[in-house]
Amino acid sequence: MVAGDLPSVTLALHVGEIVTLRGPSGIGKSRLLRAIADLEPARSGSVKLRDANLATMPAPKWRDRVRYLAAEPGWWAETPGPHFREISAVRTRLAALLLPENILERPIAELSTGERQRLALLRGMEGAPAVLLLDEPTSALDPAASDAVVDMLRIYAKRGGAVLLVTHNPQQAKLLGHRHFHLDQTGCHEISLDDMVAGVK
Ligand SMILES: Nc1ncnc2c1ncn2[C@@H]1O[C@H](COP(=O)(O)OP(=O)(O)OP(=O)(O)O)[C@@H](O)[C@H]1O
Repeated sequence: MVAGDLPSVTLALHVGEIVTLRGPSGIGKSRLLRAIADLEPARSGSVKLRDANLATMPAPKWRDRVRYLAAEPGWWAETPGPHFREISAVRTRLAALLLPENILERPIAELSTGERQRLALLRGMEGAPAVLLLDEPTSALDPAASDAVVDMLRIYAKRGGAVLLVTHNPQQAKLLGHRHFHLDQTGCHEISLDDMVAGVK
């Protein structure tokens, strides 16, 4: 597909797979993820999910199955609680992300960036979407919280979810990724684990 002025990209994501994506700042990684999630138009090409096609599926249904999580997601209510569909299920997952029990009732404005980032991940994972498109989901986290996110994503993938993960952190990409891609002006290229860790294009 070609989104906006981005390079042409061909990428297949398999069930249970975590694929990492890196590339220079501003090259269009976020826009690519947004285009896959039907949040901005692609200039050409197609996006498919099993037998379904982005072009023919109603956008809300597509976005429910192919979930995009921005690096800094927006919140519309004063506290996190109203953003979740099944609050009791969410409560049982807080500890796994090292979040305090009362966090769903606290004002969002008083939460740290890292707390909001982990809550956003829980939001994105509600209802077990088929695909998660994650834009630097641990950028604001300390190592312990980051490890907790990594563990949760591993479990999600093991249960059949697929993840496309933008990360600038080679160690995290190594820990999580089954395959690795580099996006630059010439397109989206699969790279080896060694090249990914070494920062080679
Ligand atoms: N809605 C938009 N309309 C037009 N241009 C946009 C829009 N959103 C982003 N851009 C531009 O498109 C380019 C790609 O942006 P994008 O956020 O996808 O980059 P990125 O690779 O994710 O960068 P980073 O690693 O810094 O997050 C940038 O030049 C950006 O300014």
